[in-house]
Amino acid sequence: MNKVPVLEIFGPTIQGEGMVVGRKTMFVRTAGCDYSCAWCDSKFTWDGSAKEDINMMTADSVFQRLKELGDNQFDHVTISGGNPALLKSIDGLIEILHANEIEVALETQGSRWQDWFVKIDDLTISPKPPSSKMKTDWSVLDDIFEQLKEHQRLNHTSLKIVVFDQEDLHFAEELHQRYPAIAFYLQVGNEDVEEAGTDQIASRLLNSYQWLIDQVMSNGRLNRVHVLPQLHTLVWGNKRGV
Ligand SMILES: C[S@@+](CC[C@H](N)C(=O)[O-])C[C@H]1O[C@@H](n2cnc3c(N)ncnc32)[C@H](O)[C@@H]1O
Ligand SMILES: Nc1nc2[nH]cc(C(=O)O)c2c(=O)[nH]1
Ligand code: SF4
Ligand SMILES: [Mg+2]
Repeated sequence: MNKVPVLEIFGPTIQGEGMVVGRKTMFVRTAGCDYSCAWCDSKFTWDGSAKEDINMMTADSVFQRLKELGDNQFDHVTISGGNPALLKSIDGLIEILHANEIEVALETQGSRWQDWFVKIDDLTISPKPPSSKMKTDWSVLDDIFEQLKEHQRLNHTSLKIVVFDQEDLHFAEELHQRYPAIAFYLQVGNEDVEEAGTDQIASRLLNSYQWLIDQVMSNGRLNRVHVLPQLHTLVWGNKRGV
């Protein structure tokens, strides 16, 4: 099976998170996840609620749809999910995008390796902190960074940790200490992914951002790090497809 289960294709928009925040990009969101994070902002990718909307697409048809939406107004595509790392078939999509001089970013949690990781231009690994209720398999994560290092891909890779509380910060410290060479991003957790209306959400998230900044500024174990909110939630709140 070389088709990709796709739930959303959208853009151009800005990359709202992490290592290339602000970058003009398109998004391809795949269906299915091996995790079920307590605070997942994309639950519809794995909780069955959008089952009917899953499109089994060839790499060609994904590229066609991207061109329909973005025409010549993009040169960067972010693949997210769900967990796209569950899918061998992403390889073909990366090939087509690169053949058309389009850069490719990936969002994944670091629970699975795929050989095509070494082709990703902006690879974000986002292990989940205690507040998510998920458990990191450290041997899998070690192996991922081992392989990326072997293939000299560490300069294309970042870690991004969502932080809701002190325990999460502690988890982030542990990660940063374990992989000190990897570009490190701390991201504000959005604790209400259902809330409607943009202004209220933005003001709540800016308060959380201020809290996270304060925490990191006074923490000697988190120095070579970046602290960011989700830019797209500040602009568009919990809206889907932006
Ligand atoms: C929806 S996930 C999909 C990719 C992959 N499954 C992962 O978790 O990395 C994309 C990014 O959104 C982050 N995220 C999910 N829910 C969030 C929330 N409520 N607040 C802040 N970030 C969140 C994840 O941690 C991840 O970095
Ligand atoms: N604008 C925007 N930026 C994002 N960065 C990561 C996203 C994701 O859901 O993976 C995302 C998203 O859904 N929209
Ligand atoms: S790993 Fe990502 S998509 Fe899966 S449940 Fe967690 S945040 Fe959601
Ligand atoms: Mg998102």
